[in-house]
Amino acid sequence: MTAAADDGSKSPVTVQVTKLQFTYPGIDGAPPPGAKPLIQDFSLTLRAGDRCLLVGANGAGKTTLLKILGGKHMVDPAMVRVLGRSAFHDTTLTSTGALSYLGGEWRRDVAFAGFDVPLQMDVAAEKMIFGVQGIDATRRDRLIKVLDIDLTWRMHKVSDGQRRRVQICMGLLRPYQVLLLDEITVDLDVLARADLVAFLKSECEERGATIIYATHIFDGLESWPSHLAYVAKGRLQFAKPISDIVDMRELSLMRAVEKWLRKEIEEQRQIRKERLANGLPKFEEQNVDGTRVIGESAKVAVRALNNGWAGGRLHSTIAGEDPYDLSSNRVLRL
Ligand SMILES: Nc1ncnc2c1ncn2[C@@H]1O[C@H](COP(=O)(O)OP(=O)(O)OP(=O)(O)O)[C@@H](O)[C@H]1O
Repeated sequence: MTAAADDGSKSPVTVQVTKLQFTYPGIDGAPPPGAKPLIQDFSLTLRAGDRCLLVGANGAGKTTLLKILGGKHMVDPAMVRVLGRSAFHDTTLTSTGALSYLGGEWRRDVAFAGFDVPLQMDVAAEKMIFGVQGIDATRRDRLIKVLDIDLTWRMHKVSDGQRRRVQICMGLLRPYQVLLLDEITVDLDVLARADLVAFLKSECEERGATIIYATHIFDGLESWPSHLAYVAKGRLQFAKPISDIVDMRELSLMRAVEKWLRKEIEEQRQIRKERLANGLPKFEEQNVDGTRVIGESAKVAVRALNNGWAGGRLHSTIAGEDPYDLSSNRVLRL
């Protein structure tokens, strides 16, 4: 597998993000004119064997970043290289299993428009797990053991945590080289979580996999990461080996993250105070974020709200209800 250019002295570079900039598209598929990028000037380099914890407040951009790395959003190929290739453009990265993304709930699309429901069909865990072709039997057995899966489980009858175990097992069956995890352990009990986290660490140590794991749950993760990346408002604050993070020498992982988030909140409060003092609205106007003005006259301008109909979730607006005037449903009916 070709990795990115390297200095030869360390493990090969597996993930290279260079000055990444990203804006969610509006309903027409293009970034709304004037929209401020959600992710700006973001650079990150990880190597084979690195285990990077991705931390940040709600809405900081962690999921967005993982989805970009997982090839789910198109960006300039030079900005994101995974195993030396463009995550979005080189579909063999995911089709071969070299790059694996595991996140959110296990859902399937229903009918149209990305309207999705949790996967709950009447099928046995065994059928799902053994239905994946070309899997090494030893690896599969190890995962079934690590996740303590009962192969007779019927997917429509099991608990959320049990369903999640099957999802994780299927996501890890192929021996990925880069794994992106977006808060996948919320439903797991303490034991399942501890065993999974230990398994993931061994994957990096034994076969040089690279893992990026976004989470708010730091229990049992104290000695897991080799690196930590802290994101605030779409900007990388730092990405360093744990041993280089001064706060981590004095504080637990949770306390260190808490300290950074508190500082961030204080800074935001200060900015709002200054805005008010300068006669500006407390919060920056968001009207270009996900909306665009259609129509020439400002008086009759209609803002088309991206309700996700074109590219994701469907949040319908009923006529007469707020924010119907802002909804693309209104535009569609004009
Ligand atoms: N499809 C979308 N269209 C427009 N904006 C979006 C979309 N998805 C997310 N956002 C916005 O992007 C920002 C970052 O969201 P993201 O889900 O990446 O954050 P996060 O750090 O993963 O948050 P959390 O910790 O809550 O999961 C948020 O302000 C969110 O509203």
